[in-house]
Amino acid sequence: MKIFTADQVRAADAYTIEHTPITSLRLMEKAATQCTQWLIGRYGAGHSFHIFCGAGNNGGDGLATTRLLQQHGFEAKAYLLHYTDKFSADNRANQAALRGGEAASLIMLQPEDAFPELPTNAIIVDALFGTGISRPLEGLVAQTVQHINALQDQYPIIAIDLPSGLKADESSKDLLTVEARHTLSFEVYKLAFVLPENAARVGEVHILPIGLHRDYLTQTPTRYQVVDMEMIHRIYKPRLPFSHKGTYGHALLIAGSYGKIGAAVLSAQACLHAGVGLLTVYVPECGYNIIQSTVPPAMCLVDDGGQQSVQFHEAVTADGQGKYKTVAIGPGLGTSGDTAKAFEKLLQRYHDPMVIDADALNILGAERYLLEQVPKHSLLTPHPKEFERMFGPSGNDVERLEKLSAAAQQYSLYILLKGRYTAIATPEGQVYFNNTGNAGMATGGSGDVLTGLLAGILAQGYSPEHTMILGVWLHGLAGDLGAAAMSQEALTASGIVRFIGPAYLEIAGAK
Ligand SMILES: NC(=O)C1=CN([C@@H]2O[C@H](COP(=O)(O)OP(=O)(O)OC[C@H]3O[C@@H](n4cnc5c(N)ncnc54)[C@H](OP(=O)(O)O)[C@@H]3O)[C@@H](O)[C@H]2O)[C@H](O)CC1
Ligand SMILES: [K+]
Repeated sequence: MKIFTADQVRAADAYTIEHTPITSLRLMEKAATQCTQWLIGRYGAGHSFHIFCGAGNNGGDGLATTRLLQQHGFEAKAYLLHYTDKFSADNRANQAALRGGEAASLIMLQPEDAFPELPTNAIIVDALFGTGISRPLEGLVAQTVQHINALQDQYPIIAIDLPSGLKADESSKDLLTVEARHTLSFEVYKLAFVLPENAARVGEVHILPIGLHRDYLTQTPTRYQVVDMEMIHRIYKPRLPFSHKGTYGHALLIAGSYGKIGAAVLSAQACLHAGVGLLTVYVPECGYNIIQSTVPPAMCLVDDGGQQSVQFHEAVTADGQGKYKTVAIGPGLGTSGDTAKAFEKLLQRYHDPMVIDADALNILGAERYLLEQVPKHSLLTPHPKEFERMFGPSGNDVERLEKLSAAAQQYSLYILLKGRYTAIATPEGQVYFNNTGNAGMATGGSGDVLTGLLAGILAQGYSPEHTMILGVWLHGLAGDLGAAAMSQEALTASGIVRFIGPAYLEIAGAK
């Protein structure tokens, strides 16, 4: 699903109005109808709705939603903030339509008025500002937003289109905005929804269709996209009936050190569950028995280093044309000087895309010149701290995203940045956001599982870009299925591995 800028949303609006027999007032009615249905479906009987409206079209959505809720027999009141007399035309039309109904249901809030008393069954709806926000909130609107936020533990707060005050395409880090539990937005995602700094502001996001013109939606190029099932279906390739293990590649996983062989085990298990044809795990001496006994389908190569691997570059032939389709390196590897030297030599020998994670990223962070030597189109999987070590700190999430995308383009790499919506930056400047996964996955070893999954998918012949998208998506879905079966709290990295299979079945089942 595409992420549109506020300008693109406005253009989609205008295109739809121009190319279909629909007026802007009718489009607002569709938006309000969707919001009404969502609110009734979610909260239903026994609740009263209190809708705070601004002077623009977001306020218009709120006014129309108030009227529609009443038509469905619900108690609903609109509080129209009188901070200006510059109401939009569709806002005025909806004021008039609401005045035609119950007289007491449209209340003008003046700057000197106290914040209204709300009953215990209240649901607060925020329809103050949407994409038209042009400056920080002040005066009556700022006071109202502060009041609303102070009530967030008492009443659910539902924002229409955007939590008021939030900018759709830029960082709002230090701005006052509504802090919603749910945000009901229309047709497409906005960048603000996927930024970690906005998590407490947007809550859960629900995208509601309002009939914007398909041609505009499909033909408009966007820099950002949210991965959805449609994209996963286009990527996923079912296995061929006449295939054999050679068809699905041979992966070499270089991982583990004394006390961290578990990281190699988890990565190896995930790589096998991803569907790799053959797997060789390269570990220091102390890992040999563990790998052989816990991951029987994998072969094992042993380093002379004893507690930390220091010669793994020799596992690939000097010309890099060895038997391994894919090399993944990093989980639990350690960062000693000899390990770092071996990593440098590996980069000189192996020229196909690799999967680079954890300690291998830390080595890159310490020896930045090595970034130039990483094979083009390799997959890097840092969490925010590892990212910062490699590319420096950022003032806000949008700045970090720019940095991510610039690095992916500069070094021709696929770099992801882990988070609630993991961002995947491509060498072409695109950024994909992943929407699967949950807080139960914030647990040791979860990243090692992702590394193994990516290696297993890449070895099967998927392109690096498709590997990133499919791997991150499967990893999150496995976590979601695992959490549904055993709770977020009890989910472990091994639990994520167990649900890689069911996650694949969801793709195949929905196809
Ligand atoms: N295609 C769609 O998605 C549809 C969206 N709809 C809804 O329309 C809004 C956008 O409506 P718009 O009128 O463009 O903008 P807003 O309602 O968000 O606000 C505009 C008014 O607010 C004033 N403004 C801006 N910032 C402030 C501020 N800090 N304090 C006070 N007033 C402010 C602005 O005044 P200016 O002086 O800047 O001109 C405007 O008066 C979208 O979000 C959806 O909810 C349609 O209903 C259906 C299609
Ligand atoms: K709003």
